[in-house]
Amino acid sequence: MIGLKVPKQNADKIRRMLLKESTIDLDWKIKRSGEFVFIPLVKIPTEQLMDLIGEGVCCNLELVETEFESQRREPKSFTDYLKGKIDPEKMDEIKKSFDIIGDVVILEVPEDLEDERYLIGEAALKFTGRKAVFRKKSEIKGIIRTRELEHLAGDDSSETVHREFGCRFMLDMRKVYFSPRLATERRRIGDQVVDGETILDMFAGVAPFSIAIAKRHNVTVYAIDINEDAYYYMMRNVEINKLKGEVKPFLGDVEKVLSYLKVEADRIIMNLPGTAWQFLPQAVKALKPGGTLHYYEFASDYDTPIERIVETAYPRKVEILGKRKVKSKSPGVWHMGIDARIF
Ligand SMILES: C[S@@+](CC[C@H](N)C(=O)[O-])C[C@H]1O[C@@H](n2cnc3c(N)ncnc32)[C@H](O)[C@@H]1O
Repeated sequence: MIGLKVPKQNADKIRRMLLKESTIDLDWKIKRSGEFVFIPLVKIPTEQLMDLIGEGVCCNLELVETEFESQRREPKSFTDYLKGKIDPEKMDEIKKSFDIIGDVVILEVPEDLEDERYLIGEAALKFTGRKAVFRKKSEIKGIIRTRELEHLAGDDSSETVHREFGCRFMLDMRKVYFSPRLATERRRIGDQVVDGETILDMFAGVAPFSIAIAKRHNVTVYAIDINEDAYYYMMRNVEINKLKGEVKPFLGDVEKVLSYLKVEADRIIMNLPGTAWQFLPQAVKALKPGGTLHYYEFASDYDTPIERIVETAYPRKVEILGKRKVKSKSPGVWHMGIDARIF
C-alpha cells in the first residue's frame, strides 16, 4: 500500500499535518526503519499539502509502495458495530440484551429506531456470528404461546437447534414457544428427579423440560402439547438426544389426553404460567400421594399461586418445597415457580 517515507526527526510534525487533512490510514500502523518513518496513507496528499510540508518541515519526502501492519480494532461491543451509522443520541436506547436460540438471534427494536432496524439487525448478525436475526413484533400470545417475528438480517429461517447442558432442542421460533432463559429452571427441576419416576410434562412445548430430565435420569416422561408444531419438534428432539430415560410425546389438549392416558405421576410440570391454574384439578388428580408439583404462574406475590394449589388440593395436605422468581414478566410481575408436595 501507499506510504509516505519521511525522516525520523520530522515524522511527528508531518504526521500531525497529514492527520489534520485526514490523509493517514488509521487502520495501519506507522512503521520505523533506520532513519526513516513510513506513514500509511488513505490517499495521495494533495500537491498543496506536499508543498506545505516541504516548505515548512522538510523536503526530503518520498511516496513509496510498502507493507504496513494492521491495527484495525475489532468492535468490542454490539453498539461498536453501529458507531457512525446511527445517531449517537439514540445509541443508549438500543437494547443490548437479546436472546440467542441456536443460530437465531431475537432482539427488541425501540419504536423510534424503527427506520434503523435493518442496520441494528446487521450489527447483531456480525456481533453474534449467528445466521439469522429477527425482531420481536408482538408479545407472546394465544394458546400455543408464540410471538410474531420480523426478519431483519441473515437467513429468513427461524428453525434452529439450540444446545443446553448437553441437550439439543430443534425448534422453529415462529411456530413454537421456547425460552433459553429457562435453562437454569430446567436444571433445577432435573436436580430433584430420581431414577424410576413417572413424570407428566403437561404443557411440554418442544419438550425441553422432558428431554433435560430424561437425559440425566432413567425415568418415563409423558409430554403433552396442543400445538402440532411443538409435537413435531418434540418427536424430533426425542430422536436427536441420547436419553437415559424415555419421553413419550402426546398431541392434544391436556385434559382430553389425560382422560384416556390415566397417568399416576410422581412429578408434574405445569409450565403454562398464564392459565395453568385452570388445569390444577387435573394435575392434582394425576399426582400420586406424596408426589411433587412444579407449578408456574405470572404473579406479583407468592401467596396467589400457593393458595390456588392448597385450595385445589384440599383435603389433601400440601407442603411447599420451594418458591422462586424464575424471570421477570413486566414491572412487578414475575414468572413464579412453586414446588409443592401433595400428600
Ligand atoms: C409456555 S409454553 C411452555 C412450553 C415448554 N414447557 C417450555 O418450557 O418450553 C406452554 C405450552 O403449552 C401448550 N398448551 C397450551 N394450552 C394447552 C392445553 N390445553 N393442552 C396442552 N398443551 C397446551 C402451548 O402450545 C405451549 O407449547
